[in-house]
Amino acid sequence: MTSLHIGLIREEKTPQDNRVAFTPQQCQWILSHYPTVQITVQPSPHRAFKDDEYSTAGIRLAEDLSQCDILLGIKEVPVERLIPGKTYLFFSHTKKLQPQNREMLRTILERKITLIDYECLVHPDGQRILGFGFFAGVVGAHNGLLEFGRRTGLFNFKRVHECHDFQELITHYFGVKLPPVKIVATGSGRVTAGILEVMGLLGIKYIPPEEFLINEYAYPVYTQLKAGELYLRRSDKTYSREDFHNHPEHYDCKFLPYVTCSDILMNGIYWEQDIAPLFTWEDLAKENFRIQVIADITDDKGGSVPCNLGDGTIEQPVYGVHRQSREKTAPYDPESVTMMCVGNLPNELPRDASQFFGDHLMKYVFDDLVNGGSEMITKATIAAHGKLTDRYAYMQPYVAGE
Ligand SMILES: NC(=O)c1ccc[n+]([C@@H]2O[C@H](COP(=O)([O-])OP(=O)(O)OC[C@H]3O[C@@H](n4cnc5c(N)ncnc54)[C@H](O)[C@@H]3O)[C@@H](O)[C@H]2O)c1
Repeated sequence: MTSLHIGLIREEKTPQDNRVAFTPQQCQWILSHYPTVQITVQPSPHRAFKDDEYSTAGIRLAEDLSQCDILLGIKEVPVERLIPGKTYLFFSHTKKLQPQNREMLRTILERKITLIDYECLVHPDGQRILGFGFFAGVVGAHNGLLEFGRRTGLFNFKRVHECHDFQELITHYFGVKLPPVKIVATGSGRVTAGILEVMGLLGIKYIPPEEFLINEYAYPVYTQLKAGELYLRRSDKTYSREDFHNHPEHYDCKFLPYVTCSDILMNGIYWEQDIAPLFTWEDLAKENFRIQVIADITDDKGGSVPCNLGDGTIEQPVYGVHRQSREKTAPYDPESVTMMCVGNLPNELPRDASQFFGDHLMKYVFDDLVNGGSEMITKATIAAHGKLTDRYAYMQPYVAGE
């Protein structure tokens, strides 16, 4: 084990993020199990864990991180904050050549920085190691129910960010009796795991899709539609995961019947441009469109849910979309569908989201960092000492501004 000094940087992207890579307890655990590791935390007024919590846990706080070998953040780092020669880990959102982050990557290269992107850290089977989807699913499912309660006037939930943490949220579920609502959830990744967690905590009963389609129930129920139950190859009416990922344009979506038998849609399915939407604007305008609330947790504007007209905020997460005019309306307008589309849902539960993230970082990545690298780390290294690595050489024209 080589000695390693880790710095936890302050999030400075606007709006300021309240998450962190390691909680005070996780820092404490690392220090007690890795005698060669030091940690310094840059103070922050916005972090979900206060500076005091770190100092009480015996973790050093300092503004100056120039002594650190590795700097851990969450979101993109403003260019003026990038320290030359350091190794950074954060979500850079550059690998899809996002124009808003080109200048940052250029500066990273100029300042001979090494950038390891969390998003590119994958298990050998290609599954991503780190992500915040689970708590996005938890918050999104809660918000979807909350909005249904407010829209119908049948029940009231507290907003998640008013709770200290997930544990407190759970205590609000004790004794809650929901009306006989029918919920359809899509997907099978982390977001959907979060949705299912809320279904379990509230005792909402799972019903297989084929029964959900034809029956009504006297109690709250949900069904889950994975990609294999949602998409069908046009030519032979089959589904192959690999083929679907490579040729989504060959597949039709089978979601339509669910718009006529569900009250809430909780959307957690991955989407990209060539994947068929769950329904169309024309379907939304029809009499038999029963869904009243859509929690579009996947949250692609005009994506799998065509009436996603863009993001709300944590403070004001919902708006209505008129089913005929397609215009934005008041959230609970009776002629509209209530849309909950928020791009930073995990920020409503930042303490738990940070802990979950730090746990995975510790379990699957930390040893490799302490041991000076691994194939997994190499594959996630976009830039090394100021140069794009071979794997990411395709980004050269983007960096050059071509
Ligand atoms: N609103 C928010 O705050 C928020 C937060 C986190 C994630 N999200 C979004 O939610 C969606 C799901 O996230 P997740 O964490 O559950 O993802 P995940 O990585 O856990 O699961 C993604 C699923 O999509 C499938 N997939 C991967 N590549 C695909 C491709 N090219 N075509 C079709 N399917 C593919 C994978 O097999 C996997 O089952 C993503 O679009 C993500 O950006 C939103």
